[in-house]
Amino acid sequence: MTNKKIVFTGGGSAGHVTPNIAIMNKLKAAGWDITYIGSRKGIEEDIIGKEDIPFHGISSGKLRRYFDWKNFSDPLRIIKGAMEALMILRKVKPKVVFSKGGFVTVPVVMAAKMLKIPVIIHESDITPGLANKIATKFATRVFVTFDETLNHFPSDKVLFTGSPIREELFKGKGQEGRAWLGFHEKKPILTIMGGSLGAKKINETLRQVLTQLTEQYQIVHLCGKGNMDRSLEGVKGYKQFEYINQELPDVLAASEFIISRAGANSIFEFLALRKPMLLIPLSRNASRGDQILNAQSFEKKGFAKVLFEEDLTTETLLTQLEALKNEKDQLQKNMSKDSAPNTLEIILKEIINTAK
Ligand SMILES: CC(=O)N[C@H]1[C@@H](OP(=O)(O)OP(=O)(O)OC[C@H]2O[C@@H](n3ccc(=O)[nH]c3=O)[C@H](O)[C@@H]2O)O[C@H](CO)[C@@H](O)[C@@H]1O
Repeated sequence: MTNKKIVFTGGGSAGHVTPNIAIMNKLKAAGWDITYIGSRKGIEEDIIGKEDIPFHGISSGKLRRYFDWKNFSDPLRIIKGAMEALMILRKVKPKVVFSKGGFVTVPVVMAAKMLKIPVIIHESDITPGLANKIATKFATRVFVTFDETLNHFPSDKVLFTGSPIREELFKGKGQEGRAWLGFHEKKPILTIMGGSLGAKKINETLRQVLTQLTEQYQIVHLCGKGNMDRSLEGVKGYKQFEYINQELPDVLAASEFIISRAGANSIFEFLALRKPMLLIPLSRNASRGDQILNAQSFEKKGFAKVLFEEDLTTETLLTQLEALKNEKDQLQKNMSKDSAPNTLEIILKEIINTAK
């Protein structure tokens, strides 16, 4: 193949970017020329900015199923985004467009379809998001993380690949993580990840019981942009960060327990690393309920414990954490029996075939 050019798109939250990084790293090593299209000033611009990959920001609009005055202006933004994407794709001339989801991807896949460039999309959650539902119409192939998702997409397009995980995550060193955090080995490390954008209620509840928690654990709190609590700076055994990048592998290697939202990518990373996890999925009030299904699937398979946001109080947080501690061995045993597909290899093969 002479033209090994590919365009990636995906954004709005890190869950629509980090799986792309896992795939892009493999393609880069195989000599592919990669370009990224994301929204201007989205989290993807920050993350891809650290990756040495050309990034093009386009205009993007949110698609909503509810009334909002922006419903009148956002379609115009999407059209503008499609025109911008069209210009970029015409210039780059990729063989394939790989789309990880998020609203910014809609104009990109529309533009690709207009230029007859094959589009592959990947859906991380059990049920498809609105952007991917629309994108499916323009896609050649649809990859899914959960086998439960197969029947949500046309059978001639869909393929179960599993979740693309960044290989660096498996190279973490606990000792380096502890050293970076300034933590010791005498107390276990508990990492709280409120999803890539943070989770207000989890942040608040955790901070209310911080004194009790730091008696037993050393806490890493990934609290999301704008959610740092400066009054807690210097609290012994507590470290908060908005978001961490290259330090994440070491921090996870050092972590004995995880409390997290149930974003699909994060939970598959914890599963791959065999981390006992307590999941607090985003509620139906704030989402389509995809995280609830993700969490229930993991609970059913014996990989995780689940605490619903509606039931989240300081008491339930502490009792469920205690239960997580008691069930640690069983959860890890169940996780070790999981045989994940060879996701990155499957995806690479499909990309190469599609590009032919
Ligand atoms: C509010 C919202 O819409 N959430 C959705 C979003 O979640 P979100 O963006 O939180 O996505 P995920 O939990 O799936 O993935 C987050 C990614 O960010 C990484 N990470 C996170 C924190 C950090 O400090 N450093 C870091 O690298 C994680 O390792 C992971 O790779 O996309 C997911 C995948 O479609 C969905 O399941 C979620 O419902």
